[in-house]
Amino acid sequence: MSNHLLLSIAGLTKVFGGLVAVNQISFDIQAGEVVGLLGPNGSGKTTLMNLISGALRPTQGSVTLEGRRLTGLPPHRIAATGVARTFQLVRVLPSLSALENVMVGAVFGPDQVSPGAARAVARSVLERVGLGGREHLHPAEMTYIDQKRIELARALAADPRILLLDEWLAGLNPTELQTGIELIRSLQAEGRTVLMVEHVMDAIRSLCDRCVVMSAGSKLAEGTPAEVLANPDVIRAYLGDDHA
Ligand SMILES: Nc1ncnc2c1ncn2[C@@H]1O[C@H](COP(=O)(O)OP(=O)(O)OP(=O)(O)O)[C@@H](O)[C@H]1O
Repeated sequence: MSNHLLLSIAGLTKVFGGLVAVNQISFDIQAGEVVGLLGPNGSGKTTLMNLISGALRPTQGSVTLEGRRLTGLPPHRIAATGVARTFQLVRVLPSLSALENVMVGAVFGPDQVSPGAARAVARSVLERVGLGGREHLHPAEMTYIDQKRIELARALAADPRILLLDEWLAGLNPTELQTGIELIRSLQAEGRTVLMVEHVMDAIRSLCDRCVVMSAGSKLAEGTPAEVLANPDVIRAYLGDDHA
């Protein structure tokens, strides 16, 4: 992992009506780090991902990628600066083949690419995520993990500076989960920078260099997986007072 500040989140806040869904969150991500974003249901993790990707505008605070302020840019401009994401519920286009779905990602990346180049990139990332030879299939003909692979491939096709994974491992059976963890680990080994919302403890322990834990919109803890998972405040937030 290099010592190069990639993403900086400063005082990020999102208010929905009377609810402070994200409250003054600040943390940095270094290039090559895999950072876990943890917290109980409703603690603001997806809202924070939406603020980074530009799907939502913050009420206050900023997101900076390599010194460039992303806050206020529309989502397609943020994508073009190198932020790619997958969604909690898989969002693939059912009428398109796996290859066509992934070509969409290549077209929205930082580089202007021709359809031919987008096709070549899409083939290569589909191979990379384990879908080589199946690029002509449509999502409905594929298993759930393979649909998730399409989404990951679409994000990778843009060759992002940072990859946002929102519960990419959720809903997989135990065998698929091991495959999924290995796949993310291989991205980590390539030097990819990842911010992942995750509930699967095995994945957090084995993949994350560092974790940020949210509770009721605020940052509750930050540290290595071992540190945060042993933190009484974190245990209390997940399980209630009786367990801390
Ligand atoms: N568009 C919205 N309008 C109003 N309230 C919202 C909106 N989006 C999220 N919220 C609220 O903000 C809070 C944080 O929600 P968020 O989905 O970010 O939590 P989360 O940590 O991702 O939860 P989960 O683990 O269940 O996905 C919740 O109380 C939620 O109901």
